[in-house]
Amino acid sequence: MFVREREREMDYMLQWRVLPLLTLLASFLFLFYVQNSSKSSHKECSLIPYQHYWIASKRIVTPQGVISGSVEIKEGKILSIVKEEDWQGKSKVGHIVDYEEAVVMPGLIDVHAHLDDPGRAEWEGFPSGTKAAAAGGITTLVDMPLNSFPSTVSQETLKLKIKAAKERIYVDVGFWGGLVPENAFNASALEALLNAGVLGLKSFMCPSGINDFPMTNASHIKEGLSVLAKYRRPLLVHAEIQQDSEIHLEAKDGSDDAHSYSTYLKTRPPSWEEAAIRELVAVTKETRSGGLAEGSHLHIVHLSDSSSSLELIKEAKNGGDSITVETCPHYLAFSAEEIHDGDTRFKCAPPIRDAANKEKLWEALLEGHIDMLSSDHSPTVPELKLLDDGNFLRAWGGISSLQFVLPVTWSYGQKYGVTLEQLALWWSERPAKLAGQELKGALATGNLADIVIWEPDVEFDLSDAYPVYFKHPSISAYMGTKLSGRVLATFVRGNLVYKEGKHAPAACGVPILAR
Ligand SMILES: NC(=O)NC(NC(N)=O)C(=O)[O-]
Ligand SMILES: [Zn+2]
Ligand SMILES: [Zn+2]
Repeated sequence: MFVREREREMDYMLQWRVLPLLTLLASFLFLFYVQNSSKSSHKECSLIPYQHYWIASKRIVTPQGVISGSVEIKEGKILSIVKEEDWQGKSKVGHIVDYEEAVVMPGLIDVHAHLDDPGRAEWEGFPSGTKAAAAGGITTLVDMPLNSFPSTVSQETLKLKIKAAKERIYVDVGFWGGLVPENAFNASALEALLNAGVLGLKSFMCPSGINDFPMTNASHIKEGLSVLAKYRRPLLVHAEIQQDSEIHLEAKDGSDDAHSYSTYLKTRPPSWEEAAIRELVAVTKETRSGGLAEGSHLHIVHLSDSSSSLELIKEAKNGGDSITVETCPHYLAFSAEEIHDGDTRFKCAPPIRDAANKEKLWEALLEGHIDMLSSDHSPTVPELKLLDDGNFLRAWGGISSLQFVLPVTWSYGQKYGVTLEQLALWWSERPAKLAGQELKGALATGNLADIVIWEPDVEFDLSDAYPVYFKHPSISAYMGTKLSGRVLATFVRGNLVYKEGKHAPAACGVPILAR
């Protein structure tokens, strides 16, 4: 009897006294482990150790104008922005990083970059591409669904992208999904891709040069827009339709010299862009209020033709269509007249056109008809750029520019009186809106602390000695030029990810998925 009672007592002790104590101890140990492991990984994410700090400068670019003052950052977000005149008497908790005369601007958002990972990481890759972005002041980029392998055209292939990006990205990265004939008429496949988190879709109206990314026609695009309407996400389109014009045939024929830039230029006349945009603006009427695709949005990527194509876009906008357009720094910096024969670094599609076209592109940008800028960083391996051979018709089309878009826009924009506010609008605010990133794109209280610090007046030569982080500097059309505007520091979600030639040890950018 006595023994049984003792056993029962022991059981009781074990059950109600020792076990809870053990559980409590285990929880403490677990918490200690989690806290410490996240602490040490945080250290690796940022080149400064502070969680709560201030960035001070005489030139902070806010949506209300350029101010002198300080931006308060706490746990990755902007807690407050204080003007210098209101600074006195304010209790300053946390460390102050004073950048003096350097410009503090929202980090750039590049909505058009090809990082080619997984599958063609020898062309670029997430680590090299995002290190270049960080060094150039880009805090978020949206990766194109093609040039990687496989192309991002399904829920499964998006998963491969996310896996490839894991712990390998130095800035935040979102993903566009591909609209291709295979999924365009399959609403449930498109919905699965959208549910998996792509920020929108992208399609081509001409051959993309990538086998598993075939082109779409206006019917595919219409279908895509009707699905996107429900999600209120955009469709981005490469707007060129092949016209079998005489000039085109002549060039293909071999009667012209494939090494001369003018031959290449003739193979893709402005009429290709115009034909595509004419079809697109017929479809975007449905994006108006009350239309079948109301809620969806069409975005034309890398516009080069500043004549008829642009007129069509202006008309569509005036009519109330939900449509925007981007151009790229290379169309604003270079003109056909300056491109030497055989210099295939300048080959891209649509092509860089003549100087008069360039002037009109600037005009359209300054007047607000072109909404934003993107890099269209589309590299390959030097062998496919055919730098030695110089055959424009066979070389890979695409410009490598990711790290330089800020100084390029600034340097070439000087002549047109480009302001810091305009840079923030074209490179941050409007791209954030296109990509559905409400907490990015502006220095405002409550937003994520994605910030670039740069010195507009500091010039540098892009010589071979210059530290370039994207994989193949030799194929970049900007090498050998002099630029103005040096990036000093880049913050992503409050982490100092880049500072004067040095990156944070760990890749702590996050994949951005729409929900
Ligand atoms: N497959 C590509 O990356 N093409 C790209 N090529 C360019 N722009 O020359 C593009 O964006 O169209
Ligand atoms: Zn394109
Ligand atoms: Zn592209």
